[in-house]
Amino acid sequence: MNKETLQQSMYDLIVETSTNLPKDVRRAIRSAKERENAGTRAAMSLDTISNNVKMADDNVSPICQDTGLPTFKIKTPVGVNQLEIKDAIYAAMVQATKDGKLRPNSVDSLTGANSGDNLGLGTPVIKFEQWEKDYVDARLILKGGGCENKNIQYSLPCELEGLGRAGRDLDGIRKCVMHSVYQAQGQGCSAGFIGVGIGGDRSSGYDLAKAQLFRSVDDVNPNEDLRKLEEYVMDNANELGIGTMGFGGETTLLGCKVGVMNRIPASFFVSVAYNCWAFRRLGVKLDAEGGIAEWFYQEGEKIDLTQGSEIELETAAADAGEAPNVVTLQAPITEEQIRELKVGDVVKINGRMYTGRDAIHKYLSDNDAPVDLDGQIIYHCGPVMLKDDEGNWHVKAAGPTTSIREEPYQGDIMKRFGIRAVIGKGGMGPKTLAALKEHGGVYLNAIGGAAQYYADCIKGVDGVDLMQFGIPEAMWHLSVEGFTAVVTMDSHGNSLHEEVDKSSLEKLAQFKEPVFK
Ligand SMILES: O=C(O)C[C@H](O)C(=O)O
Ligand code: SF4
Repeated sequence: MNKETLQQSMYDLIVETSTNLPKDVRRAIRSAKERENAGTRAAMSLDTISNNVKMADDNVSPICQDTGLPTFKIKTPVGVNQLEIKDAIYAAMVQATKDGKLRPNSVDSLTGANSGDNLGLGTPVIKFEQWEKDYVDARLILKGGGCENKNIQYSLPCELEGLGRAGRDLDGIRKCVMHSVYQAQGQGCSAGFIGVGIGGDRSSGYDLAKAQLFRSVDDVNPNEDLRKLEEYVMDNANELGIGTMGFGGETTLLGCKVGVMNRIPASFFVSVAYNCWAFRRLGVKLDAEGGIAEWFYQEGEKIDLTQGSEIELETAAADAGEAPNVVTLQAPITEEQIRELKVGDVVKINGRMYTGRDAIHKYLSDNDAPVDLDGQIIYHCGPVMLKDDEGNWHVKAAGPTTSIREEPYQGDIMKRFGIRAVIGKGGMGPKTLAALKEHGGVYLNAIGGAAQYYADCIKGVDGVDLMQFGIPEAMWHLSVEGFTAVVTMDSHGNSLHEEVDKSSLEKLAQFKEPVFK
Protein backbone atom coordinates (compact mmCIF):
# COMPACT_ATOMS: atom_id res chain seq x y z
CA MET A 1 0.00 0.00 0.00
CA ASN A 2 1.05 3.56 -0.63
CA LYS A 3 1.97 5.32 2.64
CA GLU A 4 0.42 8.73 1.80
CA THR A 5 -2.74 7.22 0.34
CA LEU A 6 -3.23 5.01 3.40
CA GLN A 7 -2.70 7.91 5.78
CA GLN A 8 -5.18 10.05 3.85
CA SER A 9 -7.75 7.22 4.02
CA MET A 10 -7.34 6.92 7.78
CA TYR A 11 -7.64 10.71 8.11
CA ASP A 12 -10.84 10.70 6.03
CA LEU A 13 -12.23 7.87 8.13
CA ILE A 14 -11.56 9.82 11.34
CA VAL A 15 -12.98 13.10 10.03
CA GLU A 16 -16.10 11.52 8.55
CA THR A 17 -16.75 9.53 11.72
CA SER A 18 -16.44 12.60 13.92
CA THR A 19 -18.51 14.93 11.76
CA ASN A 20 -21.01 12.93 9.72
CA LEU A 21 -23.55 10.70 11.48
CA PRO A 22 -24.00 7.42 9.55
CA LYS A 23 -27.19 6.85 7.59
CA ASP A 24 -28.40 3.87 9.67
CA VAL A 25 -28.15 6.03 12.80
CA ARG A 26 -29.94 8.91 11.09
CA ARG A 27 -32.79 6.56 10.16
CA ALA A 28 -33.16 5.53 13.82
CA ILE A 29 -33.24 9.15 14.97
CA ARG A 30 -35.78 10.04 12.29
CA SER A 31 -38.15 7.28 13.51
CA ALA A 32 -37.74 8.56 17.07
CA LYS A 33 -38.72 12.04 15.92
CA GLU A 34 -41.81 10.65 14.24
CA ARG A 35 -42.87 8.93 17.46
CA GLU A 36 -42.29 11.89 19.76
CA ASN A 37 -45.25 14.19 20.36
CA ALA A 38 -44.62 17.57 18.83
CA GLY A 39 -44.29 20.29 21.37
CA THR A 40 -42.79 18.31 24.22
CA ARG A 41 -39.35 18.89 25.74
CA ALA A 42 -38.27 15.58 24.20
CA ALA A 43 -39.34 16.72 20.73
CA MET A 44 -37.54 20.00 21.25
CA SER A 45 -34.37 18.13 22.27
CA LEU A 46 -34.57 15.96 19.18
CA ASP A 47 -34.91 19.07 17.06
CA THR A 48 -31.81 20.57 18.62
CA ILE A 49 -30.00 17.28 18.02
CA SER A 50 -31.15 17.29 14.39
CA ASN A 51 -29.94 20.84 13.82
CA ASN A 52 -26.67 19.92 15.44
CA VAL A 53 -26.17 16.90 13.17
CA LYS A 54 -26.70 19.14 10.15
CA MET A 55 -24.38 21.86 11.43
CA ALA A 56 -21.61 19.31 12.07
CA ASP A 57 -22.02 17.97 8.57
CA ASP A 58 -22.06 21.42 6.95
CA ASN A 59 -19.11 22.76 8.98
CA VAL A 60 -17.16 19.47 8.91
CA SER A 61 -16.83 19.87 12.68
CA PRO A 62 -17.29 17.38 15.53
CA ILE A 63 -20.91 16.33 16.15
CA CYS A 64 -20.05 16.15 19.85
CA GLN A 65 -17.07 17.78 21.55
CA ASP A 66 -16.23 14.47 23.22
CA THR A 67 -14.66 12.57 20.36
CA GLY A 68 -14.25 9.68 22.74
CA LEU A 69 -11.81 6.83 22.85
CA PRO A 70 -11.10 6.16 19.17
CA THR A 71 -11.32 2.40 18.64
CA PHE A 72 -10.26 0.93 15.30
CA LYS A 73 -11.18 -2.61 14.22
CA ILE A 74 -9.17 -3.72 11.26
CA LYS A 75 -9.35 -6.93 9.28
CA THR A 76 -6.39 -7.69 7.02
CA PRO A 77 -5.55 -10.42 4.50
CA VAL A 78 -2.59 -12.62 5.34
CA GLY A 79 0.63 -10.83 4.41
CA VAL A 80 -0.51 -7.22 4.93
CA ASN A 81 1.86 -5.22 7.13
CA GLN A 82 -0.19 -4.22 10.19
CA LEU A 83 2.58 -1.99 11.55
CA GLU A 84 2.27 0.27 8.49
CA ILE A 85 -1.46 0.61 9.10
CA LYS A 86 -0.79 1.48 12.75
CA ASP A 87 1.67 4.20 11.76
CA ALA A 88 -0.81 5.64 9.26
CA ILE A 89 -3.48 5.75 11.98
CA TYR A 90 -1.14 7.50 14.44
CA ALA A 91 -0.18 10.15 11.88
CA ALA A 92 -3.82 10.66 10.90
CA MET A 93 -4.87 11.01 14.56
CA VAL A 94 -2.28 13.73 15.14
CA GLN A 95 -3.39 15.63 12.03
CA ALA A 96 -7.12 15.33 12.83
CA THR A 97 -6.44 16.67 16.33
CA LYS A 98 -4.46 19.64 14.92
CA ASP A 99 -7.34 20.36 12.55
CA GLY A 100 -9.92 20.42 15.35
CA LYS A 101 -11.73 17.29 14.14
CA LEU A 102 -10.82 15.45 17.34
CA ARG A 103 -10.54 16.82 20.88
CA PRO A 104 -7.22 16.03 22.58
CA ASN A 105 -8.59 13.22 24.71
CA SER A 106 -5.64 11.12 25.86
CA VAL A 107 -4.95 11.79 29.53
CA ASP A 108 -2.23 10.31 31.76
CA SER A 109 -4.22 8.48 34.44
CA LEU A 110 -1.69 9.20 37.18
CA THR A 111 -0.59 12.78 36.47
CA GLY A 112 -3.68 14.05 34.60
CA ALA A 113 -1.45 15.41 31.82
CA ASN A 114 -3.14 15.57 28.41
CA SER A 115 -0.80 14.35 25.64
CA GLY A 116 -2.35 16.98 23.34
CA ASP A 117 -2.31 14.84 20.19
CA ASN A 118 -4.55 11.90 21.13
CA LEU A 119 -1.62 9.50 21.30
CA GLY A 120 -0.53 7.83 24.50
CA LEU A 121 -0.40 4.55 26.38
CA GLY A 122 -3.39 2.54 25.17
CA THR A 123 -4.80 5.30 22.93
CA PRO A 124 -6.05 4.98 20.30
CA VAL A 125 -7.25 1.38 20.56
CA ILE A 126 -6.37 -0.59 17.43
CA LYS A 127 -7.52 -4.20 17.09
CA PHE A 128 -6.34 -6.32 14.21
CA GLU A 129 -7.75 -9.56 12.95
CA GLN A 130 -6.66 -11.64 9.96
CA TRP A 131 -9.19 -12.90 7.47
CA GLU A 132 -9.44 -14.89 4.24
CA LYS A 133 -10.67 -12.01 2.08
CA ASP A 134 -8.23 -10.10 -0.13
CA TYR A 135 -8.88 -6.55 1.08
CA VAL A 136 -8.53 -4.48 4.27
CA ASP A 137 -11.70 -3.61 6.19
CA ALA A 138 -11.13 -0.72 8.63
CA ARG A 139 -13.82 0.42 11.04
CA LEU A 140 -13.79 3.13 13.67
CA ILE A 141 -16.00 4.03 16.60
CA LEU A 142 -15.70 7.28 18.58
CA LYS A 143 -17.49 6.44 21.81
CA GLY A 144 -17.69 9.28 24.31
CA GLY A 145 -17.06 9.18 28.03
CA GLY A 146 -20.54 9.96 29.32
CA CYS A 147 -22.10 6.93 27.67
CA GLU A 148 -19.03 4.78 28.42
CA ASN A 149 -19.61 5.53 32.12
CA LYS A 150 -23.12 4.08 31.80
CA ASN A 151 -21.88 0.68 30.60
CA ILE A 152 -22.82 -2.00 33.09
CA GLN A 153 -21.96 -5.63 33.72
CA TYR A 154 -24.24 -8.07 35.53
CA SER A 155 -23.16 -11.33 37.11
CA LEU A 156 -26.06 -13.79 37.14
CA PRO A 157 -27.89 -14.70 39.27
CA CYS A 158 -28.55 -11.30 40.83
CA GLU A 159 -31.26 -9.16 42.38
CA LEU A 160 -32.28 -6.13 40.35
CA GLU A 161 -34.15 -3.11 41.69
CA GLY A 162 -37.70 -3.13 40.35
CA LEU A 163 -37.30 -6.51 38.65
CA GLY A 164 -36.42 -8.96 41.42
CA ARG A 165 -34.31 -12.02 40.74
CA ALA A 166 -32.53 -12.43 37.42
CA GLY A 167 -31.59 -16.09 36.92
CA ARG A 168 -29.15 -17.82 34.58
CA ASP A 169 -31.45 -18.00 31.58
CA LEU A 170 -32.83 -15.91 28.72
CA ASP A 171 -35.39 -14.31 31.01
CA GLY A 172 -32.68 -13.30 33.49
CA ILE A 173 -30.76 -11.77 30.59
CA ARG A 174 -33.91 -9.90 29.51
CA LYS A 175 -34.18 -8.38 32.99
CA CYS A 176 -30.54 -7.24 32.96
CA VAL A 177 -30.97 -5.54 29.60
CA MET A 178 -34.13 -3.73 30.70
CA HIS A 179 -32.36 -2.66 33.89
CA SER A 180 -29.35 -1.38 31.93
CA VAL A 181 -31.58 1.04 30.04
CA TYR A 182 -33.24 2.21 33.26
CA GLN A 183 -29.96 2.80 35.11
CA ALA A 184 -28.51 4.94 32.31
CA GLN A 185 -31.37 7.47 32.68
CA GLY A 186 -30.49 10.51 30.55
CA GLN A 187 -26.84 10.54 31.56
CA GLY A 188 -25.46 8.80 28.48
CA CYS A 189 -27.29 11.32 26.25
CA SER A 190 -30.36 9.23 25.59
CA ALA A 191 -31.93 8.18 23.33
CA GLY A 192 -29.16 5.62 23.05
CA PHE A 193 -28.06 2.37 21.45
CA ILE A 194 -26.99 -0.69 23.41
CA GLY A 195 -24.66 -3.53 22.54
CA VAL A 196 -25.11 -6.58 24.78
CA GLY A 197 -22.61 -9.40 25.27
CA ILE A 198 -23.82 -12.62 26.89
CA GLY A 199 -21.14 -14.89 28.36
CA GLY A 200 -17.36 -14.66 28.21
CA ASP A 201 -15.37 -13.33 31.14
CA ARG A 202 -15.42 -9.75 32.42
CA SER A 203 -13.21 -8.42 29.64
CA SER A 204 -14.28 -10.58 26.68
CA GLY A 205 -17.93 -9.97 27.68
CA TYR A 206 -17.48 -6.23 27.32
CA ASP A 207 -15.57 -6.74 24.06
CA LEU A 208 -18.47 -8.75 22.72
CA ALA A 209 -20.92 -6.05 23.84
CA LYS A 210 -18.89 -3.37 22.07
CA ALA A 211 -18.54 -5.53 18.95
CA GLN A 212 -22.36 -5.40 18.65
CA LEU A 213 -22.10 -1.65 18.15
CA PHE A 214 -20.38 -2.38 14.83
CA ARG A 215 -23.52 -4.09 13.56
CA SER A 216 -25.80 -2.07 11.33
CA VAL A 217 -28.70 -0.56 13.32
CA ASP A 218 -31.25 -2.15 10.98
CA ASP A 219 -29.82 -5.68 10.62
CA VAL A 220 -31.68 -8.76 11.89
CA ASN A 221 -30.05 -11.15 14.35
CA PRO A 222 -29.62 -14.60 12.73
CA ASN A 223 -29.96 -16.29 16.15
CA GLU A 224 -33.70 -16.78 16.77
CA ASP A 225 -33.54 -16.37 20.57
CA LEU A 226 -31.45 -13.23 20.31
CA ARG A 227 -33.67 -11.80 17.57
CA LYS A 228 -36.66 -12.22 19.90
CA LEU A 229 -34.77 -10.62 22.76
CA GLU A 230 -33.69 -7.65 20.64
CA GLU A 231 -37.24 -7.12 19.43
CA TYR A 232 -38.65 -7.43 22.94
CA VAL A 233 -36.23 -4.83 24.27
CA MET A 234 -36.94 -2.43 21.41
CA ASP A 235 -40.70 -2.83 21.94
CA ASN A 236 -40.60 -2.39 25.70
CA ALA A 237 -37.66 -0.24 26.78
CA ASN A 238 -39.34 2.85 25.41
CA GLU A 239 -42.20 2.27 27.87
CA LEU A 240 -39.83 3.36 30.63
CA GLY A 241 -40.56 6.99 29.69
CA ILE A 242 -37.01 8.27 30.30
CA GLY A 243 -36.94 9.99 26.91
CA THR A 244 -34.37 12.14 25.17
CA MET A 245 -31.86 13.57 27.67
CA GLY A 246 -33.90 12.01 30.49
CA PHE A 247 -36.56 14.72 30.09
CA GLY A 248 -39.31 12.09 29.88
CA GLY A 249 -40.78 11.00 26.52
CA GLU A 250 -41.57 8.24 24.09
CA THR A 251 -38.09 7.28 22.91
CA THR A 252 -35.37 6.12 25.26
CA LEU A 253 -33.69 3.49 23.12
CA LEU A 254 -32.82 3.65 19.42
CA GLY A 255 -31.17 0.27 18.94
CA CYS A 256 -30.41 -3.01 20.74
CA LYS A 257 -27.95 -5.60 19.44
CA VAL A 258 -27.13 -8.78 21.33
CA GLY A 259 -24.29 -11.27 20.86
CA VAL A 260 -23.48 -14.49 22.68
CA MET A 261 -20.36 -16.54 23.44
CA ASN A 262 -19.57 -19.45 25.71
CA ARG A 263 -18.72 -18.99 29.37
CA ILE A 264 -17.10 -21.10 32.05
CA PRO A 265 -19.42 -22.93 34.47
CA ALA A 266 -19.06 -20.59 37.45
CA SER A 267 -19.42 -17.28 35.56
CA PHE A 268 -22.44 -15.87 33.79
CA PHE A 269 -21.93 -12.26 32.71
CA VAL A 270 -24.27 -9.99 30.83
CA SER A 271 -22.29 -6.96 29.67
CA VAL A 272 -23.93 -3.87 28.24
CA ALA A 273 -22.16 -1.15 26.24
CA TYR A 274 -24.27 2.00 26.11
CA ASN A 275 -23.80 4.44 23.25
CA CYS A 276 -25.31 7.91 23.11
CA TRP A 277 -27.43 9.17 20.20
CA ALA A 278 -24.17 10.59 18.78
CA PHE A 279 -23.34 7.10 17.59
CA ARG A 280 -20.24 7.83 15.57
CA ARG A 281 -18.96 4.76 13.82
CA LEU A 282 -18.07 4.24 10.21
CA GLY A 283 -15.98 1.87 8.15
CA VAL A 284 -14.15 1.63 4.86
CA LYS A 285 -12.99 -1.02 2.44
CA LEU A 286 -9.49 -0.23 1.21
CA ASP A 287 -8.14 -0.89 -2.27
CA ALA A 288 -4.67 -2.30 -2.99
CA GLU A 289 -3.09 1.19 -2.80
CA GLY A 290 -4.73 1.94 0.57
CA GLY A 291 -7.36 4.24 -0.96
CA ILE A 292 -11.03 4.12 0.01
CA ALA A 293 -13.00 1.79 -2.27
CA GLU A 294 -16.27 1.77 -0.28
CA TRP A 295 -17.92 3.23 2.83
CA PHE A 296 -19.93 1.06 5.23
CA TYR A 297 -23.18 1.93 7.05
CA GLN A 298 -23.97 4.41 4.31
CA GLU A 299 -26.52 2.53 2.21
CA GLY A 300 -29.75 4.31 1.32
CA GLU A 301 -30.55 7.95 0.89
CA LYS A 302 -28.96 10.53 3.12
CA ILE A 303 -31.42 11.90 5.63
CA ASP A 304 -31.51 15.56 6.52
CA LEU A 305 -32.97 15.28 10.02
CA THR A 306 -33.94 18.95 10.11
CA GLN A 307 -36.46 18.57 7.30
CA GLY A 308 -40.11 18.80 8.19
CA SER A 309 -39.86 20.23 11.65
CA GLU A 310 -38.01 23.07 13.13
CA ILE A 311 -39.45 23.96 16.46
CA GLU A 312 -37.96 26.52 18.75
CA LEU A 313 -37.96 25.70 22.42
CA GLU A 314 -40.60 28.25 23.39
CA THR A 315 -43.01 27.57 20.53
CA ALA A 316 -42.68 23.85 21.17
CA ALA A 317 -43.87 24.15 24.72
CA ALA A 318 -46.48 26.75 23.79
CA ASP A 319 -47.96 24.36 21.21
CA ALA A 320 -48.27 21.77 23.95
CA GLY A 321 -50.41 24.23 25.86
CA GLU A 322 -47.85 24.82 28.57
CA ALA A 323 -46.17 28.03 27.52
CA PRO A 324 -42.97 28.04 29.50
CA ASN A 325 -41.58 30.93 31.34
CA VAL A 326 -38.68 32.14 29.22
CA VAL A 327 -36.16 34.07 31.29
CA THR A 328 -33.06 35.85 30.11
CA LEU A 329 -30.13 35.70 32.49
CA GLN A 330 -26.97 37.69 32.44
CA ALA A 331 -24.26 37.27 35.07
CA PRO A 332 -23.82 38.47 37.76
CA ILE A 333 -27.14 36.96 38.84
CA THR A 334 -28.85 37.78 42.14
CA GLU A 335 -30.37 35.29 44.57
CA GLU A 336 -33.82 36.86 43.94
CA GLN A 337 -33.58 36.15 40.21
CA ILE A 338 -32.68 32.54 40.93
CA ARG A 339 -35.50 32.04 43.46
CA GLU A 340 -38.00 33.04 40.77
CA LEU A 341 -36.96 30.15 38.50
CA LYS A 342 -38.89 26.87 38.55
CA VAL A 343 -38.36 23.44 37.00
CA GLY A 344 -39.55 23.61 33.38
CA ASP A 345 -38.59 27.23 32.83
CA VAL A 346 -36.47 27.98 29.80
CA VAL A 347 -33.43 30.14 30.34
CA LYS A 348 -31.59 32.11 27.69
CA ILE A 349 -28.17 33.26 28.74
CA ASN A 350 -26.31 36.26 27.41
CA GLY A 351 -22.90 37.44 28.52
CA ARG A 352 -20.27 35.62 30.54
CA MET A 353 -20.00 31.99 31.60
CA TYR A 354 -16.98 29.98 32.77
CA THR A 355 -16.33 26.37 31.90
CA GLY A 356 -15.44 24.01 34.71
CA ARG A 357 -15.48 20.24 34.81
CA ASP A 358 -13.71 17.47 36.72
CA ALA A 359 -10.26 19.00 37.26
CA ILE A 360 -11.65 22.47 38.03
CA HIS A 361 -14.14 21.18 40.60
CA LYS A 362 -11.42 19.24 42.40
CA TYR A 363 -9.12 22.28 42.19
CA LEU A 364 -11.74 24.69 43.53
CA SER A 365 -12.44 22.41 46.45
CA ASP A 366 -8.97 23.13 47.86
CA ASN A 367 -7.86 26.39 46.17
CA ASP A 368 -9.04 29.93 45.53
CA ALA A 369 -10.74 30.62 42.23
CA PRO A 370 -8.65 32.38 39.56
CA VAL A 371 -11.61 34.76 38.91
CA ASP A 372 -14.40 36.24 41.02
CA LEU A 373 -17.24 33.72 40.70
CA ASP A 374 -19.78 35.63 42.79
CA GLY A 375 -23.13 35.56 40.93
CA GLN A 376 -21.54 33.73 38.01
CA ILE A 377 -22.45 30.73 35.86
CA ILE A 378 -20.37 27.57 35.55
CA TYR A 379 -20.73 25.47 32.42
CA HIS A 380 -19.81 21.79 32.72
CA CYS A 381 -18.08 21.60 29.37
CA GLY A 382 -14.81 20.42 27.87
CA PRO A 383 -14.71 22.14 24.48
CA VAL A 384 -12.71 21.54 21.32
CA MET A 385 -10.60 24.71 20.87
CA LEU A 386 -8.20 25.84 18.17
CA LYS A 387 -5.68 28.66 18.35
CA ASP A 388 -5.20 30.80 15.22
CA ASP A 389 -1.91 32.31 13.99
CA GLU A 390 -2.55 35.51 16.00
CA GLY A 391 -2.85 33.46 19.18
CA ASN A 392 -6.65 33.83 19.50
CA TRP A 393 -8.74 30.86 20.58
CA HIS A 394 -11.79 29.63 18.64
CA VAL A 395 -14.49 27.23 19.82
CA LYS A 396 -14.93 24.30 17.46
CA ALA A 397 -17.41 22.26 19.56
CA ALA A 398 -18.84 22.89 23.03
CA GLY A 399 -21.72 20.78 24.35
CA PRO A 400 -22.29 19.96 28.03
CA THR A 401 -20.65 17.12 29.93
CA THR A 402 -22.33 14.80 32.46
CA SER A 403 -22.80 16.78 35.66
CA ILE A 404 -23.23 13.96 38.17
CA ARG A 405 -19.46 13.47 38.35
CA GLU A 406 -19.24 16.82 40.17
CA GLU A 407 -21.82 15.79 42.78
CA PRO A 408 -19.25 15.43 45.60
CA TYR A 409 -18.03 19.02 45.07
CA GLN A 410 -20.79 21.06 43.46
CA GLY A 411 -22.88 22.23 46.42
CA ASP A 412 -19.88 23.26 48.52
CA ILE A 413 -18.28 25.13 45.65
CA MET A 414 -21.45 27.02 44.79
CA LYS A 415 -21.83 28.15 48.38
CA ARG A 416 -18.17 29.01 48.88
CA PHE A 417 -17.79 31.11 45.73
CA GLY A 418 -21.35 32.44 45.37
CA ILE A 419 -21.99 30.68 42.04
CA ARG A 420 -25.67 31.01 41.12
CA ALA A 421 -26.13 28.65 38.20
CA VAL A 422 -24.52 25.55 36.80
CA ILE A 423 -25.20 24.23 33.31
CA GLY A 424 -24.60 20.62 32.36
CA LYS A 425 -26.51 17.54 31.41
CA GLY A 426 -28.08 14.51 33.05
CA GLY A 427 -28.87 16.26 36.33
CA MET A 428 -27.29 16.09 39.77
CA GLY A 429 -28.08 14.36 43.05
CA PRO A 430 -29.54 15.11 46.48
CA LYS A 431 -26.47 16.89 47.85
CA THR A 432 -26.55 19.49 45.07
CA LEU A 433 -30.34 19.80 45.25
CA ALA A 434 -30.10 20.62 48.96
CA ALA A 435 -27.36 23.18 48.30
CA LEU A 436 -29.42 24.85 45.54
CA LYS A 437 -32.24 25.29 48.06
CA GLU A 438 -30.07 26.56 50.89
CA HIS A 439 -27.91 28.92 48.83
CA GLY A 440 -30.28 29.99 46.06
CA GLY A 441 -28.88 28.23 43.01
CA VAL A 442 -30.21 26.58 39.90
CA TYR A 443 -29.24 23.65 37.68
CA LEU A 444 -29.73 24.13 33.96
CA ASN A 445 -29.85 21.20 31.58
CA ALA A 446 -28.39 21.76 28.11
CA ILE A 447 -28.82 19.24 25.29
CA GLY A 448 -26.01 16.68 25.48
CA GLY A 449 -24.00 16.21 22.33
CA ALA A 450 -25.30 19.41 20.70
CA ALA A 451 -21.75 20.69 20.43
CA GLN A 452 -22.16 22.66 17.20
CA TYR A 453 -25.43 24.19 18.30
CA TYR A 454 -23.84 25.54 21.49
CA ALA A 455 -20.56 26.50 19.83
CA ASP A 456 -22.66 28.77 17.63
CA CYS A 457 -24.00 30.55 20.75
CA ILE A 458 -20.46 31.30 21.91
CA LYS A 459 -19.49 34.64 20.44
CA GLY A 460 -16.08 35.06 22.00
CA VAL A 461 -13.34 33.49 24.10
CA ASP A 462 -12.23 36.20 26.52
CA GLY A 463 -9.60 34.29 28.44
CA VAL A 464 -8.54 31.02 29.96
CA ASP A 465 -7.21 29.88 33.33
CA LEU A 466 -5.69 26.65 34.61
CA MET A 467 -4.46 25.57 31.18
CA GLN A 468 -2.19 23.09 32.95
CA PHE A 469 -5.22 20.78 33.06
CA GLY A 470 -5.33 20.60 29.25
CA ILE A 471 -7.84 22.00 26.75
CA PRO A 472 -10.95 20.08 27.82
CA GLU A 473 -10.36 20.67 31.55
CA ALA A 474 -9.20 24.32 31.59
CA MET A 475 -11.42 27.20 32.77
CA TRP A 476 -12.48 29.03 29.60
CA HIS A 477 -14.05 32.48 29.88
CA LEU A 478 -16.81 32.52 27.29
CA SER A 479 -19.06 35.23 26.03
CA VAL A 480 -22.43 33.82 24.87
CA GLU A 481 -25.62 34.97 23.22
CA GLY A 482 -28.98 33.18 23.42
CA PHE A 483 -27.51 30.09 25.06
CA THR A 484 -30.68 28.09 25.80
CA ALA A 485 -31.16 25.52 28.55
CA VAL A 486 -33.98 24.18 30.72
CA VAL A 487 -34.28 24.47 34.51
CA THR A 488 -34.38 20.87 35.70
CA MET A 489 -33.42 21.48 39.37
CA ASP A 490 -34.58 24.63 41.13
CA SER A 491 -33.99 26.37 44.46
CA HIS A 492 -37.29 25.07 45.88
CA GLY A 493 -36.22 21.44 46.17
CA ASN A 494 -37.67 20.26 42.82
CA SER A 495 -35.76 17.99 40.46
CA LEU A 496 -37.07 16.72 37.14
CA HIS A 497 -34.34 14.04 37.25
CA GLU A 498 -35.56 12.71 40.58
CA GLU A 499 -39.12 12.56 39.20
CA VAL A 500 -38.16 10.75 35.99
CA ASP A 501 -35.97 8.31 37.92
CA LYS A 502 -38.85 7.50 40.28
CA SER A 503 -41.49 7.08 37.58
CA SER A 504 -39.21 5.00 35.34
CA LEU A 505 -38.40 2.67 38.25
CA GLU A 506 -42.14 2.15 38.77
CA LYS A 507 -42.52 1.38 35.06
CA LEU A 508 -39.53 -0.97 35.16
CA ALA A 509 -41.34 -3.04 37.79
CA GLN A 510 -44.03 -3.80 35.19
CA PHE A 511 -41.47 -6.02 33.45
CA LYS A 512 -40.93 -8.27 36.46
CA GLU A 513 -43.03 -11.23 35.28
CA PRO A 514 -41.28 -13.89 33.18
CA VAL A 515 -41.50 -13.48 29.39
CA PHE A 516 -39.05 -16.09 28.03
CA LYS A 517 -39.72 -19.39 29.77
O1 LIG B 1 -16.24 14.71 27.94
C1 LIG B 1 -17.24 15.28 27.48
O2 LIG B 1 -17.17 16.35 26.88
C2 LIG B 1 -18.62 14.75 27.63
C3 LIG B 1 -18.79 13.33 27.96
O3 LIG B 1 -18.85 12.55 26.82
C4 LIG B 1 -20.07 13.14 28.69
O4 LIG B 1 -21.03 12.61 28.13
O5 LIG B 1 -20.10 13.49 29.86
S1 SF4 C 1 -21.66 14.34 25.61
FE1 SF4 C 1 -23.29 12.92 25.17
S2 SF4 C 1 -23.30 12.76 22.95
FE2 SF4 C 1 -21.28 13.53 23.57
S3 SF4 C 1 -20.02 11.72 23.84
FE3 SF4 C 1 -20.86 12.27 25.85
S4 SF4 C 1 -22.60 10.90 25.97
FE4 SF4 C 1 -22.10 11.06 23.79
